[in-house]
Amino acid sequence: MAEAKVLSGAGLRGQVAGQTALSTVGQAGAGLTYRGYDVRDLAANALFEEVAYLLLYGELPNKAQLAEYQARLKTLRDLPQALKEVLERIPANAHPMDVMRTGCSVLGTLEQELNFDQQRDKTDRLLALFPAVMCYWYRFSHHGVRIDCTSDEDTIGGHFLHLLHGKKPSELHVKVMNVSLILYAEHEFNASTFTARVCASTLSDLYSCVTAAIGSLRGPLHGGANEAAMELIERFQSPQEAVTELLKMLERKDKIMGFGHAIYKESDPRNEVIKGWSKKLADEVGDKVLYPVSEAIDKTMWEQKKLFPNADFYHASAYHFMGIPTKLFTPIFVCSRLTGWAAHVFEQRANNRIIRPSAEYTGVEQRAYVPIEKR
Ligand SMILES: CC(=O)SCCNC(=O)CCNC(=O)[C@H](O)C(C)(C)COP(=O)(O)OP(=O)(O)OC[C@H]1O[C@@H](n2cnc3c(N)ncnc32)[C@H](O)[C@@H]1OP(=O)(O)O
Ligand SMILES: O=C([O-])CC(=O)C(=O)O
Repeated sequence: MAEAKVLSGAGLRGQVAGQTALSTVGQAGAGLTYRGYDVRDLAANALFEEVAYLLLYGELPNKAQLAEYQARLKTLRDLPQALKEVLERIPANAHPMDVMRTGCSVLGTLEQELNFDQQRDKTDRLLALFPAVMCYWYRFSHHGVRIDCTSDEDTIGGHFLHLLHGKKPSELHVKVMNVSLILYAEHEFNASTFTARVCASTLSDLYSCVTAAIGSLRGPLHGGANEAAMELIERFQSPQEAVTELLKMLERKDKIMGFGHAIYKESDPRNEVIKGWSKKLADEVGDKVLYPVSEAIDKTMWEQKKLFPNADFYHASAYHFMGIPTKLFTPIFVCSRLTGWAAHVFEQRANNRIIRPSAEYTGVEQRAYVPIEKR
């Protein structure tokens, strides 16, 4: 069971920076809850669209509401022509998180949020269209193909895989994408969500809040860790090699991406879920290297440092087994976390005061201005 750390020190650790009714992280009883529901229950039983509805609209939908919501999202998937043209100008060597950030920002110029009454509609549009932003750019820049940005897939995860691979995904892969999107959806005052809330607190528009949040998620200490974890595990040919090299890395005090957490102390409740699905996918593809290497790193990190895999570590192998290019791992996180970011923006707007903490000054004492000729 996840246990909260004793929180103190730099990085605003341990300081309550606001209120939320959206999630709890690291509290006794359940490691992670969304509006009171244990994330493990949601991952086992719900559709991501149900979870998005829960976060954005306040309660789980009934059958009719869910069907209506999924049908509505399906109608919002296509990209405006002007956005396609911008995406076509972004080079293949751009970071896909920069593509997402730009895509969000450009959409904000084309379909502006003119007042806060539009916040849910604008969020639904982003939710429906983000997979196409990533896949349209990827397929055009890497394969020279202008893809159709719509599909008949009912779920966002299935739609993403369909656009990426250009064909209907398997049931197993749609299931894993659904679970993954649920696990990544919301996580209290993490860095990217806090970024979104700071931006919202100035009464800025939704696209600015989401664009800013994407920038924060991009870094390897946050969302970028799933890509960094993949780069780590694919370096090794065997569990033995992984352990030998990992020990050297620890000796050098390297950061091992996909391990540790700012709030959880002993485990990240999302890890056991995605680890299980990664194992199923490993069996499906007959993997004899990546999953055993991941497990060897997992075991060694615990033995050596008492550090545990966070949500990102086994996501790396799971995504890889579904044929997803490593560079698209963090953009998938965006497609999911958008729900948490937007729900926090709504919450901030509903009870707002501009977020403006103070700094402890560590500079020189006050002094007289020295004219330039005397310096
Ligand atoms: C979905 C997510 O965003 S989950 C987070 C994804 N990020 C990563 O996986 C990046 C790797 N992990 C890390 O960098 C950190 O664990 C963070 C950023 C997640 C949390 O940072 P903090 O709260 O500052 O970590 P914490 O206070 O627990 O660190 C304690 C000690 O463990 C070390 N440590 C923590 N994580 C790691 C790691 N992954 N590898 C090696 N050492 C680590 C720290 O360097 C620190 O050592 P020190 O006391 O000698 O300086
Ligand atoms: O809460 C954090 O600091 C990071 C994290 O796990 C997340 O955002 O999912």
